[in-house]
Amino acid sequence: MEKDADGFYTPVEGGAAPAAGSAQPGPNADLIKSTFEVTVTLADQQADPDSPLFSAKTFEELGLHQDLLKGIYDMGFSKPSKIQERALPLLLSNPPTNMIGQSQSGTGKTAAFVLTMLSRIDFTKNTTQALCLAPSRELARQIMSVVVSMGKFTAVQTEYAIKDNLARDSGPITAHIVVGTPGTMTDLMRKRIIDVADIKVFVLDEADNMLDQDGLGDQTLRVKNMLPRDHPVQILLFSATFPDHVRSFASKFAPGSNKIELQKEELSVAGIRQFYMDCRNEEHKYDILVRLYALLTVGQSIIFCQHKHTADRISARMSAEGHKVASLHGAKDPAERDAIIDNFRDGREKVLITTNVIARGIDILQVNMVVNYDLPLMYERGSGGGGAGGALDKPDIETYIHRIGRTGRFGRRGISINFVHDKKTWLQMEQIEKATSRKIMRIETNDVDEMEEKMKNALK
Ligand SMILES: Nc1ncnc2c1ncn2[C@@H]1O[C@H](COP(=O)(O)OP(=O)(O)OP(=O)(O)O)[C@@H](O)[C@H]1O
Repeated sequence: MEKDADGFYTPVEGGAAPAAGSAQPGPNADLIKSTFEVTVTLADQQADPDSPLFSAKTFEELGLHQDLLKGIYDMGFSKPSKIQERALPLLLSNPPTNMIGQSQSGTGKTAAFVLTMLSRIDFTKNTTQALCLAPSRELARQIMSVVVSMGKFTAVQTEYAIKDNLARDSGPITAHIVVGTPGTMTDLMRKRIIDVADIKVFVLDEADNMLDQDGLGDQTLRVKNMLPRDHPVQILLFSATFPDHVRSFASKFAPGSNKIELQKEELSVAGIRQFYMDCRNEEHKYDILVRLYALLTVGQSIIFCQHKHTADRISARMSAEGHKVASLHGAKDPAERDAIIDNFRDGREKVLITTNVIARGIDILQVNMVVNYDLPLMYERGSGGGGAGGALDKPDIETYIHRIGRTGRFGRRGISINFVHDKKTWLQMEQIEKATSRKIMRIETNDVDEMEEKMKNALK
């Protein structure tokens, strides 16, 4: 095997073993472009065929196993969403074909890849057959809950590859599906606690983030390079965003993929109404947030800050002033992180102040408001994102799209509010508006009634 410039191992010429992930492009490789237009059936004439939730098909027509259909209906799903309808026939066809699947936040990508993993497991074998990686432990835990619910009527065995989950002396993992974060997954594979021999499916959720060379790219590649090479592994990459700089890398990572792509102007969900508030300075941002508190707690809200210390500072200050808020970021220990997100998920906490750690994937339907206390910024290459230094003046459009996508899930209404407090942040917001082709409306900061009225109307 030789490693190329991008770090991929490729078989040397004449080598007998196919590379991991060399699932051949099936006859369907270009089908998706030609089947993009769905037919509107009589019963759905009221439905908007362009909606990412609209589907002309039923789950039965997608060729899923009876036990999985039971799981799906048990979860309360009645019809596939557009990404599920379009992706599943391609994902389930044989020979298995890689997939790069893009659709807007909250449109049901998880079910598409979870159903694929579950469909490909041979339940007569107690071996690991599918791996799924996500960028945060919170998202890995959420994906696992979908695996468990959808697989409720199957014999699926599952295990986590997240920090502090396994005892040091735990034996080999024999679970069919392992879901985790790349660092721990690498560790378990290196120590041969996970036996890779029977792995057939490898999924990256939030794939653009997982492949980004400035983020988790190296670790993800390490996992991929440990996959078996004596049989094809179906590689599935899913995200709401695939910026240009990772697209070609993604195509190489998942060669011969079927591709489902969004146009640039379709990236964010139309049901999320976007606002901004003019603040005078940093201190004024805090005052406005406190004034918003009554509205923040009508449903549930997530407040995004650039730094962990800002999240901690705001939450400590608000708590001291009698408001009930929680803060969550990567510097907290794993058990505490689990307790905080579980409390928020169950509605025991209404306001979560956080960093980009939960900007992606987290699905909590009651969240109806997202506040960008600080706008998301790009980081210098090599600074690793999230650190204290290295932030550039450029907004991070992808992170913005994911952050606001924590509300407005699966056709629900939601609102997002950006705090802008100087020329720089104003210009950054303008760039976001342009890049996402969505209008961001002003809310008067001094008029609480107008603020309340606009927000209530947006959520109607
Ligand atoms: N066919 C369906 N019918 C009803 N609800 C569904 C269906 N598919 C998914 N959902 C629900 O929609 C919500 C969003 O799904 P999911 O979290 O998979 O979105 P996503 O596309 O992965 O979003 P993101 O890009 O933010 O990760 C979940 O609560 C899920 O249970």
